[in-house]
Amino acid sequence: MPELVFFCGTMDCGKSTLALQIEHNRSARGLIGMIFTRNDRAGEGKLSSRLGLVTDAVEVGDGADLYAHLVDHLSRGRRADYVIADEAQFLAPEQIDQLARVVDDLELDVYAFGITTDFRSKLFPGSQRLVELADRVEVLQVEALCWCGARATHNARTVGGVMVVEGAQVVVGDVTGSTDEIGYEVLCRRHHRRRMTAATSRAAALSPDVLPVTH
Ligand SMILES: Nc1ncnc2c1ncn2[C@@H]1O[C@H](COP(=O)(O)OP(=O)(O)O)[C@@H](O)[C@H]1O
Ligand SMILES: Cc1cn([C@H]2C[C@H](O)[C@@H](COP(=O)(O)O)O2)c(=O)[nH]c1=O
Repeated sequence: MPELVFFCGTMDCGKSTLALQIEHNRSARGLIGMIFTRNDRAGEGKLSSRLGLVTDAVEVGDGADLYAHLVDHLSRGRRADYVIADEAQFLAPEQIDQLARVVDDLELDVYAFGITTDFRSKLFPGSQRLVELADRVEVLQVEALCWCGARATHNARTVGGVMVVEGAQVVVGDVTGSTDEIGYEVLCRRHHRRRMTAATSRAAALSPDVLPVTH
C-alpha cells in the first residue's frame, strides 16, 4: 500500500540527507521521483544537505497544487514513481492534503521531510497537517545535541547568539554562523524554556554573579 510518511526532527538532524538517500536508492533501481521543495538554503529549486549533496527539485510556490502538478506531469506521458517533499513545514495545509490525495488516488508513496515546530515551539501549519494525515510519522534517529549534551528537541532562533522569541514564523537560515544575523541553534527543552543558548550559557558561567561566594 502506498504511504504518506512524515520524517521529522529538529534542524540539522539529517532530514535532507535521508531524502537524498531515498532518492538515490530508488533512482539506482530505475525509479523516477518527483521532488518538491520550498525555501531550501541552497536556493530556488534545490534540495540540499549539509553533507554537501544537492539535487534539483520543483520549487513549490504559494497556491501551487501538488496533486494537479503530478496529474499534469503523468498525463503528458512522463513518469513519477514516488514523491519527495523536503522543507515540508513550509507547505500550506491544503498542499499537504494534495499530497495525501497523491497517495490515495495516484497510488504513489510520498515521503515528506520537515521540522515540526518553529522557534517558539509552535507547530508549523504544514507540519500539523502532516501529523494529522500521515500514515506514519518517523522521528529521525540521528540526534542533534543541545550544547549541554542532551538530545536537542527544539529549534531556537538567535541574533548574535541570543535567543529571540519575536518575529516572523518563516526566516530561512542555518545553525552555523555566529554573526549578528539571524541564525538557529538546536536546544533541549529545558534550555529552550530558559532561553539558554551556547553563547548565553558561556556568558553566565563567566559572570561574577555565579562565582562561589568566599568567606
Ligand atoms: N562535516 C560533517 N561531517 C559529518 N557529518 C556532518 C557534517 N556536517 C553535517 N553533518 C551531518 O549532517 C547532518 C545535517 O544534515 P541535513 O540533512 O543538512 O540536516 P537537516 O535537513 O535535518 O537540517 C548533521 O546532523 C550531521 O549529522
Ligand atoms: C525553527 C525555524 C526554522 N526556520 C527555517 C530555517 C531553515 O531555513 C529551515 C529548516 O531547515 P533544515 O533543513 O531543517 O535545517 O526552516 C524558519 O523559517 N522558522 C523557524 O521558526
